[in-house]
Order: sequence, then C-alpha cells, then structure tokens
Amino acid sequence: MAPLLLPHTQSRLSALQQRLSNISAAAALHPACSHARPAARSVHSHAPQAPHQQLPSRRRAVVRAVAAPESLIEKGGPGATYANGAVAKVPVDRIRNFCIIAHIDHGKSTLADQLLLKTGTVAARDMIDQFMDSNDIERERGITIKLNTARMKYTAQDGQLYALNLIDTPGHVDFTYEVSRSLSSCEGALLVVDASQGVEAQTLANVWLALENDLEIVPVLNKIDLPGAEPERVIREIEEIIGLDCSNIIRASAKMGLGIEETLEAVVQRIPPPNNTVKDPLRALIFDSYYDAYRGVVCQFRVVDGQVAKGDTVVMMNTGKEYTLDEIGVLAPVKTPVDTLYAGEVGYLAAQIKSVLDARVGDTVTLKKNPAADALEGYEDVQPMVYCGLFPTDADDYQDLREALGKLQLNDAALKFEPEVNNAMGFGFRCGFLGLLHMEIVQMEIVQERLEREYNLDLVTTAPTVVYKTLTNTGEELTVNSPGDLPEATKRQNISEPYVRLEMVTPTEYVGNLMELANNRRGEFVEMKYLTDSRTTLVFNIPLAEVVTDYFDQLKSRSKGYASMEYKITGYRVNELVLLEIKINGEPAEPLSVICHRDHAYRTGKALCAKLKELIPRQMFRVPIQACIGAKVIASEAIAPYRKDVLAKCYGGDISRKKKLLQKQADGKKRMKQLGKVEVPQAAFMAVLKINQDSDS
Ligand SMILES: Nc1nc2c(ncn2[C@@H]2O[C@H](COP(=O)(O)OP(=O)(O)OP(=O)(O)O)[C@@H](O)[C@H]2O)c(=O)[nH]1
Repeated sequence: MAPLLLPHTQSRLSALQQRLSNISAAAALHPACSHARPAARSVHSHAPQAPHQQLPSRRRAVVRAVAAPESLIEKGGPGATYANGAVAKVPVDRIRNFCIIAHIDHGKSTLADQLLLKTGTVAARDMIDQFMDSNDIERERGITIKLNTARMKYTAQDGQLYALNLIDTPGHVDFTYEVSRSLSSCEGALLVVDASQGVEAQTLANVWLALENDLEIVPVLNKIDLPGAEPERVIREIEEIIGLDCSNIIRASAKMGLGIEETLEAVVQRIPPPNNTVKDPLRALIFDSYYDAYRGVVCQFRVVDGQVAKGDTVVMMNTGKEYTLDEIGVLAPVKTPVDTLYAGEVGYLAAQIKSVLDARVGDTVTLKKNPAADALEGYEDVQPMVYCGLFPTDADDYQDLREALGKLQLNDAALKFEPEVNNAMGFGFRCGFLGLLHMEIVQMEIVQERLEREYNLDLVTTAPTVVYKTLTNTGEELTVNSPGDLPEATKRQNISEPYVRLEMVTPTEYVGNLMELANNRRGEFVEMKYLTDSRTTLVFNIPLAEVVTDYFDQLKSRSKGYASMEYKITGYRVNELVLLEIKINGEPAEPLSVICHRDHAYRTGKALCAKLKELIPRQMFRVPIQACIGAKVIASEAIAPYRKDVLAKCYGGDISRKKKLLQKQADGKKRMKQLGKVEVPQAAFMAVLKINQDSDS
C-alpha cells in the first residue's frame, strides 16, 4: 500500500538545520548514533484524527534567546554566589524545596516564570516566554512535558537570604509517576487554581499525590484578572472539596505579575525547610533525567541524606550501575557547576551516562565508598500501556527511523520500540507509550513532529491499541501489543484487557451526558459524589481501550468543555473479546484490524467498513472491504471503480460493437484487480478512532 505522504514545511526544515549543529557532539558520545539533539525529553504521537482540538494550541512568542552562555558563569564552592546571582549555599533551614501543582492550563508555568523574574534569577531581557517550558515543542504547544528545576535566591521580608528550589511538574495524567517523584523531592507545593475554572480533576489528583507525600500545600488563586473570574466560588470549592484553609489564600495573576511577592513570602514562611541529615550515607533521588548532547545523561536529583561531590563514584541502587561524577551543580536556571551538594539541596549530575535507561527517574544514587543500606522508597519501572505502529513511507528510511527512535529512547526511558513487519505496511516499528491522554495529546504528536523535524522522515502511524493479555491452550500467558500478535481463536483460552478507574469532574448539569458516554463505552458505574452544589464527580471502572481513542474529545464536547477527567490503571480483566480482521481487496489488512468486545463487533465492523469506504480513494478496479471474525464475514462494503466511458465515441447504432467495447474494458479491469494495490491514506489507519465517536452521537 502506498500511504499518503505527510507534508513538510519550510519551518521544519530550518529547525532541522539548526539541530544539525549538535550532530558531531552526540556522535562522539554515543557510538550508535551519528546525529544528536539537544537535551529534552519527549515523545509523542501523530495524534489521531482530531488531537489538535485537545491541545492548548496557542503559541508563545519567543522574546529572546536564553540567558548567558555557561562559560561566563563563575565556578563557586560552598558559600559562593554565582555570577548569575544564584546562591550556592545557605544553611539548611534557609532552603525551601517546592513545586507547583495545578490542572492543565491553570497557569503554573506562567507563575514559575514570574517567580524567576521577581527573584532576578532570569533577567526580563533574557526571558523566553515560558522559561520553564524549556523545549521547543512544549513552548509551541503550551504544555509542560518535562520537569525543570530552578534555584532562586530571595531576600525575604525578615531580611534573610533564602535559596528556593522550584521544581516545575508536568500537568498530564500519564506523567503521574514523574509528578509523584518530583513531589517527593519537595517539602511543599503551591497549588495553583484558575479563578475562572475552579477545582478540576487533575487539581484533585495532584493534591492527593501531594498529601501522600506529606507536603505543605499553599493555595494560589490565579487569573484573578480575568473578567470571568469567580474568586469567592473557587475559594469555597477549594475549602469544601479539598479541605484546605483558604483564609490567607494568595490572589494572583501570573500574567499581570500580581501576587508574586506574596507567593514568595508564603514559600519562605509556610513551607518547612528540609531535614538536616548531612551526616548520613548519601541517598539522592533522581526525579528527572534527560540526554544532553555534550554531557551524556543529565540527572536532576534531590540529596535526601548525606552529601555528594564532584569526582565521587556513585552507584544507582536500582540498576546497580556505577559512575564517576564528571560534574555536579545547580540549575540557576542554567547549569552552574558546584563542588559539593548537601542534604536538602537539589541539583544535577553528569557522568557520561549513555542512556536514560541507566539512570531512571525514581532511582536512588548512593556513594560506592559508603553506600546507604536501603534505597529510597517508591521506585517504579514504568511500562508502556499503549502501542502503535510507526512505518516509514519510503522503505529506504527504515534505518533512519531506527536511529531516530534509538535517540529518542536515550532520552525517554518510557518509550519502547521493537521492529515490526507486515505485508501491508512493510518494515517499521511497534512503539509503546505510557498512557492514553498523554499518548494522544503529547506523545504521538511529538514523536511524529520531532522525527520529521529532525530527521526529515515521512511516517505512517497506525491506530493505538492497548496491551492485551491472552491465555493460550498450553497455559502460557502472552502479552499482545498488536492485534496481529493474537494467537488463533482455537489456540487461546481467553483474552483480558486493562481497566482503569476513571474519575470525571463536571458541572452537575452534564452528569447525564457523561453517564451515557461512559455506559456506551462499557463503563461500570462505581459512584457519584457531589463536590459542591454545582459540581459532581463521577467514578467508573472502564476498559482502557475505550478511553484510549477519543474519550477526552467526547467528554469535552458533551460538557461544553467544562468537565475534566483523570484515570488510574487498576488491572486486567477477562472479557468476551474477539479479533476483528479487516480485509481490503481480499487481503488481510493487519494494521486496520482491531480487538474489540464481541457485543460491539458487528457495530464496529460495519462502521469501520463504512469509514474505510469513505477514506480510501477510488481505484481503477472495484475494492471490496470486509470485516471478519475468523472465517465469518460480519460486514462488507465495496468501493466502486472509476469507470471510463468507453462508449463515448460510439454514436448510436450497433449493439454488438458496444458489447465488445464493454467486454474489453471488463477484461482489462480484471487484470488490474490482480496486479493492482490499494492506496490507503494515513487517515484510514486512524479510522477505528472515529467509530466510537460516530456511534456515540
Ligand atoms: N488572564 C490570565 N491568563 C493567564 C494567567 N496565568 C496564565 N495565563 C494564561 O493561561 C494559559 C496557560 O498558562 P500556563 O502557564 O501554560 O499553564 P500550565 O498550567 O503551565 O499549563 P501546562 O503546562 O499545559 O500544564 C496561558 O495562555 C497563559 O498566558 C493569569 O494570571 N491571567
């Protein structure tokens, strides 16, 4: 099949050229790679049919290129003040480690920028709008993907100098693990709530995470400048739903720079300092790591106990790998090397680590010469829950794609990929992502965009599927990342699928709409809680596969954009699932096949055939499209061929002459049917995502 080419823009080409400057450095570091890219973590996906509707699509202006070159920054030991103004060391009781938590778009990055400006950490003239959203795609999309820390110095109203370590957290649901890790590096959190929106699903989820980590929560009511702001209602919501005392809530407008000083004072006065455990053996928690073209993997970490110095040999307690530290330092917010970091401090380390797989988020760093007895708690090896196929449109690009994915993986431990071959698509890769919304909104988008930007590849992405499990007749449990991997029906006992606990927060008037949506998607009602007199939480157990497609779009459209959602994977459950195979022109089209519930198979098959008929262009021959379960065809459609009017020049007269011409045409078409290949456009691979939408409405 010849899939549709994806367009390239001039801007993408120039972005590619810019990045070529990094090539040689990375090649030197990582022999497997001949190109490199700047530090940034990333992933994403060609989003399904309408991902842009889900994205905050605004673009941010780049005001000016970032701060001073690092070569200009003085090195300093304990007690020194760096050239850019960051404090190297203050007593531990004058350190504050905090993060900002919020629902998407409530303004945490904007607030972070204001804190950097107010403390003089970044000068206004050097400020790129959204400094904390440091990678290109984050800035363009206006979403936070990776974590960033910034060390600020602040002279409080008590006249003392404080070191404030701010850790920005991603707002997306699939990054829960990273949010949780960054929270555990802090003693407190600023809870930002949009004064016009109020408490949303992720506000709650983040608050519960913060409470689990025993953090002091300081509420900040943001966007009070908006004409639609309802501060009193939102304060009531925070008090009633979350149970926080809002008597001294900070009223802020990060955009207008209001309430910033009060926020800094609250950080100093209300968030406790770290414990002083500098005499214990080193335990440092990695809460972010990313690949840097010049230093190898750079880990951001919090020294929980003890101290660590440049040149020390450290051990990653979960992977057992050993490294000698080339550089340690603080992010102020540019990397500023120091000699030693002590308990309570937050910084970065670089040790020529080749891949983020060797320095995973959540791992504990200790010293080889005086190791800690136990690692810090809570390390998780995050597993992808959603897979899709990535295929180059030109088979010659296969190696480039492999290289590009390899490089993305250097930087993103959660991205998994393995080679995949199928007769329809040729050679490509099956890629695994962390989760749903994340995959739809961020991951596939970024993968597609970044791969194209940096490597000039044209790709076709197949529809995402969740990871199923199947029990074979021999009692073996197999993991199924792709419908094509499913053993034949006679060779398996059952298929199980992942379930999530889905929480939707909505204005009460949309409860009916959202109940209907969840019921249509095989959701099982768990409970309904009235948060306030106008807002309600609905909880459902629902198969992940039902949420992976366009659930978020539907939730938004059925609630006029007011509802929000949050989910958590709860486990696997055996269901009546079947493999719905799609055949085009009599040939199985594996990338279009889906695993679905038996009760929905007929509807899905019919809708899928109809959708494909719409999307696949007409050929010179008739193209049958069939949906089958095993040998049984449960739905079919056919695309009518183009038909040349061979009788056009035959005016009037002889019927046998006309018949002869039509017969000749029919014979020619028969030949084409055998030889011809059907061209399937990219949109067709995403057709399955469209189906639920149509059947919901
Ligand atoms: N009117 C107004 N707009 C604001 C304010 N703070 C932030 N915004 C706007 O709200 C939008 C979202 O702000 P961000 O800072 O990106 O929000 P975020 O919470 O970091 O979003 P994610 O990174 O996607 O999680 C941007 O368009 C900001 O300009 C404010 O105080 N007033």
